[in-house]
Amino acid sequence: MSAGDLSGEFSGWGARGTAGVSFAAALAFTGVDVRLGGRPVLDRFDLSLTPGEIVCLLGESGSGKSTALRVAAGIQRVDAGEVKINDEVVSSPNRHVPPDRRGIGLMFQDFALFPHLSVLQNVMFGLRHLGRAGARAQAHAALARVGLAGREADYPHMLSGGQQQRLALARSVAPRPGLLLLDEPFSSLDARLRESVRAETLAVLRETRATSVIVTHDPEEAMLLGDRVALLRAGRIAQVDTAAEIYRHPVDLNAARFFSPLSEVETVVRAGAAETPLGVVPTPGRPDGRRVTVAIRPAGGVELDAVSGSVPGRIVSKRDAIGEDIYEVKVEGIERPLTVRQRSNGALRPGEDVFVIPNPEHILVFDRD
Ligand SMILES: Nc1ncnc2c1ncn2[C@@H]1O[C@H](COP(=O)(O)OP(=O)(O)OP(=O)(O)O)[C@@H](O)[C@H]1O
Repeated sequence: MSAGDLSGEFSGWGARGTAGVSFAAALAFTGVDVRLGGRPVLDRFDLSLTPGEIVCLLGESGSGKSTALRVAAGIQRVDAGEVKINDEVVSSPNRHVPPDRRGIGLMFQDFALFPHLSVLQNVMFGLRHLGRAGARAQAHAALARVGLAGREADYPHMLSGGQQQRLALARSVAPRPGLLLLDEPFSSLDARLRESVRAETLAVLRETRATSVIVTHDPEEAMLLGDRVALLRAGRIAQVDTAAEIYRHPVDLNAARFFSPLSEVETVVRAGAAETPLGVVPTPGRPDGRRVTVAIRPAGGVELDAVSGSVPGRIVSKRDAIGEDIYEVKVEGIERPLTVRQRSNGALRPGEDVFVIPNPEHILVFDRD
């Protein structure tokens, strides 16, 4: 690919603030069950979004993220519970409003563009209710906003992956839906493109003001895009909150592991604290004898100091990351070496003895039973 093509991918978006504005809708799932192939896929699933909110559905493969989105879209029926858009029940075991009557915009991982329609016709397809002239004007505006002005007569196969993503975005926002449902909208883009496309897509979503649900399995993406993040596990919400709050106060060890790798020490509470080889960690409210896991984050959980400290350790290995180093440090009494990320420091080398200084703010304690 030439340098010219590359800059087109990164900087070709239209002026910010020019996307059409929608009337944002409220969305609420209450006690939704879905069974597929005899297995529960959504299990008493509850989630509410306020108008204009962006919520990311985050979870491991198979946790039910896409199914929740398909239920909201009306592509998947529910076995129990209900879904409301604004004040209208759109899904329940007795009622099913079809997708085209829900006022939603959809965007899928593979973009699902119509191959036999031109770029302009792809966007006009969802605007037939406006009449030909109105649809044409609105489609042109949406294409300009995503930087595809001038490509109207092309067909999807003539566009790059990044441009197809933009076309899919233009097609989903052009009808000004109150609710946008996006299923892994960036996963088919390579890492080089993903970051800029994410930022531009977020700008478009904010401009349209549509309530948005974004499915992702990437915690960083969820933290960047979502006003709140809903963590799914086995068809149920394990935790829903702002990304910062979930990161600071994960509901359990599995939730914490989802957001960063951890060094884990299993121990027991004695006199209001968990004893670890790194020192005691306060565990207010936990009774003596409670079995706990103390989890230490690589970034910030401990700091290495060549000169002073009370807990000795030995650097086993060191890797360079951008602006920081990643160390593996062996501490007496902890089975696996601790992983530590911190600012580059030439004085710390493999084989050196160091001191390990714990930082309670980045050390988490979870019950084991
Ligand atoms: N039509 C179906 N029949 C039987 N099982 C299904 C069907 N569709 C999905 N499932 C199962 O339901 C579970 C949840 O699927 P879903 O696609 O919602 O998960 P997901 O969290 O979006 O996963 P991924 O990140 O892999 O897309 C999976 O175990 C899947 O195998």
